[in-house]
Amino acid sequence: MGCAPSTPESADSNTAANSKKIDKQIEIDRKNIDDSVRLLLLGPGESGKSTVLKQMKLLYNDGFSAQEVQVYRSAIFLNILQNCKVLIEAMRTSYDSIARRAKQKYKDIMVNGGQSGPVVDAAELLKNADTEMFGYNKDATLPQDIIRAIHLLWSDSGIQYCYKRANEYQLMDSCAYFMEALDHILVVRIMTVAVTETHFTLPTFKLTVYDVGGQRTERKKWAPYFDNAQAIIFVVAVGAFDQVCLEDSETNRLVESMNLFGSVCNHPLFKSTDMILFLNKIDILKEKLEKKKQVSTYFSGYSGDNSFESVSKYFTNRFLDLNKYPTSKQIYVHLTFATDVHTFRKVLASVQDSIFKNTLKEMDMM
Ligand SMILES: Nc1nc2c(ncn2[C@@H]2O[C@H](COP(=O)(O)OP(=O)(O)OP(=O)(O)O)[C@@H](O)[C@H]2O)c(=O)[nH]1
Ligand SMILES: [Mg+2]
Repeated sequence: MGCAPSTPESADSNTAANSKKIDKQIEIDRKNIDDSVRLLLLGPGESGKSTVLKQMKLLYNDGFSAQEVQVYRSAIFLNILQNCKVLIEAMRTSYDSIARRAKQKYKDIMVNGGQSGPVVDAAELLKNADTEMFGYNKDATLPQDIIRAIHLLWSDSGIQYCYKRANEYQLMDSCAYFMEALDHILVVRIMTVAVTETHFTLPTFKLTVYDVGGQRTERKKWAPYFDNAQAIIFVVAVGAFDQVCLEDSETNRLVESMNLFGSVCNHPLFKSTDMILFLNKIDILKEKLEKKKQVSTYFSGYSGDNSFESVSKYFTNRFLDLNKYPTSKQIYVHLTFATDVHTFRKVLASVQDSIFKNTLKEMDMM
């Protein structure tokens, strides 16, 4: 065969071509997740960002991280294909009564009986798809025609009807979840691991949460995520008002948090992006105040008493005062105890109501 050995030049051009291909794929994949609200979790180190994310996973009950998906990716593809086959089977033969009822209800149904069309073709393709190469620890990805077929099948009203009656046959509980998350699962491999990306499907919208590292050396990785962010939760450990930063053992942690918040809040890209500010670790703050730790020792401008109300109001105002665009952007402040599941659930519910309402309104208008 006329296969010439690769010269360094041709290796270079291959690498360049591959890199171009990857860039293009990233661009396509980015567009694919455009329909989800992108939320950044920002804040200095140890403020509680990852804890916030953990609580979101508990609350929404369906979050998965890029890393988790990476390990199970091919097994998930196998599940998806198996689910498709079960659904098709339920439509076609074994569960004739369901199929008949579905057929009565929907005209565009793809049940047996000589009907044809793209959904029937998709079902045919999926029914015959080879599943051998998929599974845990395997590397296979789904080919484009199969992906298209899955989307077509899942959007079919008859299949949806059939899915709703899944208690009448054997379908995996994860079926809808994986079907809806297919695009995310496909893009996950190319995502950077330094910033974790977690996907949620909420009742009214999809949410992608980016959790960054907060230590100074990690912050240079934040900027690329600013461009496409629609919502920001900034987390500060307010209970650390008497501590210095790990990075230099000198700067007060809350002063560092204020400086960082100021630079994010007034970033040109966020002039009109509402922000949520979690003044977190209030349990620690309360404990310190009870032990008569004086805030004025660390913040000479503070002249109030040692009550939690007075201190938290002071810190809230210090952060709010940093906003240079108060007319175009709103800061929603919450006093939080992120490790406490009970109280934090309520905070997350109200966060969802406030900022996402605005974000969704904007997206709807686009
Ligand atoms: N007491 C208390 N501890 C908390 C609270 N929130 C988070 N923590 C703890 O604080 C520590 C740091 O929390 P993380 O969520 O890892 O902090 P992070 O902001 O993700 O830190 P980096 O990833 O380094 O930027 C963990 O041990 C948490 O369990 C809180 O409200 N109260
Ligand atoms: Mg973290």
